[in-house]
Amino acid sequence: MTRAVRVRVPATAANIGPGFDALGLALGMYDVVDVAADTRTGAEPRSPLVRVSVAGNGADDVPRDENHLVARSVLSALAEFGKQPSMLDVHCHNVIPHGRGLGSSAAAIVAGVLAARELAGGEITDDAVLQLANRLEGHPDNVAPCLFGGLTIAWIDDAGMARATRRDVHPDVRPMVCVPSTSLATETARGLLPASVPHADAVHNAGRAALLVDALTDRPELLLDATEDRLHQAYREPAMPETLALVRTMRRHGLAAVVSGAGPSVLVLARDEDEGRVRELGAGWHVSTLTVEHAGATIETRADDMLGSRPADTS
Ligand SMILES: Nc1ncnc2c1ncn2[C@@H]1O[C@H](COP(=O)(O)OP(=O)(O)OP(=O)(O)O)[C@@H](O)[C@H]1O
Ligand SMILES: N[C@@H](CCO)C(=O)O
Repeated sequence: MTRAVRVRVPATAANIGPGFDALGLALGMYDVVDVAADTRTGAEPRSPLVRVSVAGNGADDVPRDENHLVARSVLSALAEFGKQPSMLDVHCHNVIPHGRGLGSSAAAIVAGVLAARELAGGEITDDAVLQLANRLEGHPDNVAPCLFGGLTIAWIDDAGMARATRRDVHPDVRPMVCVPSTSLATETARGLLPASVPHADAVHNAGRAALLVDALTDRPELLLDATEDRLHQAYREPAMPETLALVRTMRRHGLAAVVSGAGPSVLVLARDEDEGRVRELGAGWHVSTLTVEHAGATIETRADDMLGSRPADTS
């Protein structure tokens, strides 16, 4: 019998300025993914084993087979959880733009791993989900807020395990994003980073990252100082000069603007009264006012509610 599940996963902004590979914020922008699988032992395999359909962002660019990131994540997770599917159907309704610094790959991975947990039906902890999602993504700062919502501080412990802690964000913080029409692969942006940085820059970022947690949770008036970075944004400027120019312009106007994730989108930690100015300065960009997503990824329809059904088309 086929079991099916629907998962809703939020966009995320990693780094938030000084918190490179550690801090992340969950945003109120979502992909919805339907996954159906038959994981019975000895079930007759269907042909093809994996079917993928995609509506929305990235629909023309992603593979439609087992190489699709959601399908790949479901298959890895089911294997990890001791299950072998005889068929897998994935339908994605994508809203998060790809390669823009808004955590699209983390959202796809988290959707796949959470769907697999639901389909596997066992006692699999959030910690196990975080480990697997981190392994698939390569760093934890997007997958942690995608899973847990709010502001997350993620790190890798001495045993190599991904860990994360979550904080609520101050209600006055209004995240806005300015999204360009061009994309930048995270891999390319990571390739621009130096192997070592001046000690003074490391000291600067350590202090600002600590301040940023305080500013985002309790003291939003400190956000401009708290979002200063010296470890990654300027090094990546050659790959996204317009992004760095917009960040600098916004900051000159007193707005706490940073490169979102690996770019090229700009994240502004605004207040309601800043919205007009951000839209004015971001003319020519796709500007959205978002909310902070507090709960993180959610299972919208559980496997047992959809037993035997095909996933619904959300397009
Ligand atoms: N929903 C999805 N379905 C399938 N593949 C996806 C999906 N989302 C992202 N991808 C894959 O991941 C790539 C984008 O990942 P990348 O890490 O470069 O950017 P990002 O995750 O959007 O941004 P960032 O990591 O900076 O926040 C896409 O080009 C595509 O190959
Ligand atoms: N911390 C990551 C986030 C993007 O996935 C980076 O900036 O490379």
